[in-house]
Amino acid sequence: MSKRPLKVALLGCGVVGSEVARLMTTTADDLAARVGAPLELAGIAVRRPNRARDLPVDPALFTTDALSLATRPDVDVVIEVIGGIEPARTLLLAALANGASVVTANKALLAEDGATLHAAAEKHGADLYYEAAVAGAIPLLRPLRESLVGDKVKRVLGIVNGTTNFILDRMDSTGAGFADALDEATALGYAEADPTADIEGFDAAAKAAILAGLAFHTKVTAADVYREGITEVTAADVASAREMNSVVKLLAICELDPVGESVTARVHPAMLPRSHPLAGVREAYNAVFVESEAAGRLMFYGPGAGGAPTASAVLGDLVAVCRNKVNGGRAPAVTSYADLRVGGMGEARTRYHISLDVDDKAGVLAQVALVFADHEVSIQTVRQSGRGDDARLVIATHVATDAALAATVESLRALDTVRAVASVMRVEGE
Ligand SMILES: NC(=O)c1ccc[n+]([C@@H]2O[C@H](COP(=O)([O-])OP(=O)(O)OC[C@H]3O[C@@H](n4cnc5c(N)ncnc54)[C@H](O)[C@@H]3O)[C@@H](O)[C@H]2O)c1
Ligand SMILES: N[C@@H](CCO)C(=O)O
Ligand code: NA
Repeated sequence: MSKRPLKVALLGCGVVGSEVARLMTTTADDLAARVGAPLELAGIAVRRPNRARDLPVDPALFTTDALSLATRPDVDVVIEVIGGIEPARTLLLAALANGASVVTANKALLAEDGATLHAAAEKHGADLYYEAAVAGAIPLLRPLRESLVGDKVKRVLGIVNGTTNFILDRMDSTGAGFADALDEATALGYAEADPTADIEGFDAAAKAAILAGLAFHTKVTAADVYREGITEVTAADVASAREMNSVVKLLAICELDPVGESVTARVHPAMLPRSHPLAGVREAYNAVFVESEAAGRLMFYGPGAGGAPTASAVLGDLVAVCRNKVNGGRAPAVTSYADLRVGGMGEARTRYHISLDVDDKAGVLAQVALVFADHEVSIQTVRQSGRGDDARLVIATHVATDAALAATVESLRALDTVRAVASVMRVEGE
């Protein structure tokens, strides 16, 4: 192999970065053969260079000066696995301005300001790849960016957060409440010390923004994504889903409206029938359905997190951008040419499952049914359980806009005969 080595700067050496450094070193010969040139670690930016690390790399590579490393004239590729908005954005924009290609796992940054990074990559003729940012090891962004680019994607529906899927799976299989299931996720190392980004849905919302942007060729940021986490999901909600032969999952849903003029992106807990393939996604696994016009339904499944799986996605991107360096040229630009309107949650079309504690007397059902009719929400099934003070109506609706369904719930709350709205859960899947 006569090609000059390609120099790679690694920014961050935590859970993902240390696996990237390890694999780059231990699989160097294979990577070189696949790229067509050897890859050389130019440096590793860390916060504490003298920390003991069990890694097969030269300790002289560690530096605290991430900016100097990212902009070194001999660096061909910068891998960013620090996370967060700053200093990651400044470092990557500086690297791109220097002509270096970028590989990042940073969903938060891509979802907040991906357009600026893509524009910088375009301007400076560099590559920007981020397969690890969504659903870890699962090849999902490259299929959307490349394999499905000739098709028309209509919907992306999936479980893109492992921590919350683990918690909901435990609640379903053991009957545990949210707090106990979170404790177990923390003890097993799935949940981080501060689990807010996962349990409040921020992590999944960032991923939904990235997926919607690629699927619909439209700029979608995290702020455009409706977000509800799982902290309000109770053991009773999960039990009531179980009674309906359903499970509760935290879903990310990105949809094109039926006439193809606008898109919505949302993250919230929803009931799914147990027969749905996503219902069988257990523990901390991720899975995503992509529905497109010509291909139909595709499902992507696998480990969505963890050092080694995420490093697999990073290395796949690394080989891709290095091949482009060796062969000349770059990946086709990611553009937002379609520029579709991004609608709010009220426009999203979904179904509700509503449990009401009601007075058990004549005319109540008619009164409740009238509220649904007033909002043009069609009822699919109604079931009454209990009597007297324990009377409960369990209502499943047909599809309607979230605005109409939410307004229905508000009107139900206002009825004298409705003592409490015991639970409201969206329903997805056929
Ligand atoms: N861990 C996963 O399973 C996973 C999966 C997919 C994507 N990601 C993404 O990968 C990225 C890294 O995640 P992680 O789990 O490895 O996090 P981590 O916290 O383990 O590692 C980040 C490292 O960056 C270091 N760092 C912070 N500021 C720095 C700076 N200015 N210069 C140099 N180093 C700095 C920290 O000291 C830390 O060691 C994040 O964007 C995350 O969202 C992680
Ligand atoms: N915290 C994330 C890591 C992967 O992005 C999860 O639980 O899925
Ligand atoms: Na991925």
